[in-house]
Amino acid sequence: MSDVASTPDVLIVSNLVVGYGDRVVLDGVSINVPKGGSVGLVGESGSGKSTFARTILGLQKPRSGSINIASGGADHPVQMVFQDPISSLNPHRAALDIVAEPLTIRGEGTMRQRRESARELLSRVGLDPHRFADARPSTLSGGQAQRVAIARALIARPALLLCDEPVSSLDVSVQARVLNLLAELRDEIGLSMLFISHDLAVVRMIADSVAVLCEGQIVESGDTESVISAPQHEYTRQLLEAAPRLPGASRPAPTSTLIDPVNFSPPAPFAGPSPEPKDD
Ligand SMILES: Nc1ncnc2c1ncn2[C@@H]1O[C@H](COP(=O)(O)OP(=O)(O)OP(=O)(O)O)[C@@H](O)[C@H]1O
Repeated sequence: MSDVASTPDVLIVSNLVVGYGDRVVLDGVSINVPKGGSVGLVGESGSGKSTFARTILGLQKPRSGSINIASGGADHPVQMVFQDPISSLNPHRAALDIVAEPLTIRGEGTMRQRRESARELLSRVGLDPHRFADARPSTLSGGQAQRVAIARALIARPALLLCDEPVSSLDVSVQARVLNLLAELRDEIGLSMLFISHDLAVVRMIADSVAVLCEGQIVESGDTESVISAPQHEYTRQLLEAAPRLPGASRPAPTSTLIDPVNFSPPAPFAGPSPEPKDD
């Protein structure tokens, strides 16, 4: 992995090949994330999405290809938001300490400064610090826990936020609120994001461009609305059919607007009726 600070892209992945044993799972994957841009990586279960995320994080060694990250000076240029928010948080720590932890590990600032930064981040992700600073993960709803996880990921000012199915374990109405938060962060702080999901409807809400991963290969990529309105590959068409409530292609591109939780089209796994929670 090397630094590409001189390019406008925050992440450049070229011809990545990753395998387990004698099996190749990612076969020549290339993807770029522009600074301040949000890119979706979509594919069905088993297509290699999590392997891709693990490889970007350095947890899986590629057989060949390159991963270049413009770190912007960050010690940990890539921060991750996981699918299951509750289990991704330390159950023994209070929310404020969880959010402050990346700064604590780096020894950045005084404890008071770190806690102040964590308080600001909690507010920024929509959690009142007076109410949530001392909360343990087990007392949080899924949406609240995912907000804590997003705050923790952002406090160290990463060059890239890597989200692996960040809303697929959440209730439908909560999904829209968390997606709205990510869209706000993208627009307001110029967050660069790689958003991994099996669901094109969700990716459409957040990603400017999308790459479609099928059995370890990118079969189609481009501007999200163009890919959705005129899919070139049969696999993309199948993914679109698997997302029956995808808003009509004639609807204005929603990627730069906030998501309406009422008209939000939930992904297929949560298609059934569910009570509207009063809170995340
Ligand atoms: N540690 C491993 N050892 C061997 N094979 C693995 C390992 N991890 C994943 N695989 C295989 O690699 C392929 C891609 O898995 P991966 O988890 O990357 O897909 P995915 O698109 O993230 O799927 P899902 O959405 O179900 O998590 C699958 O066939 C999987 O069985």
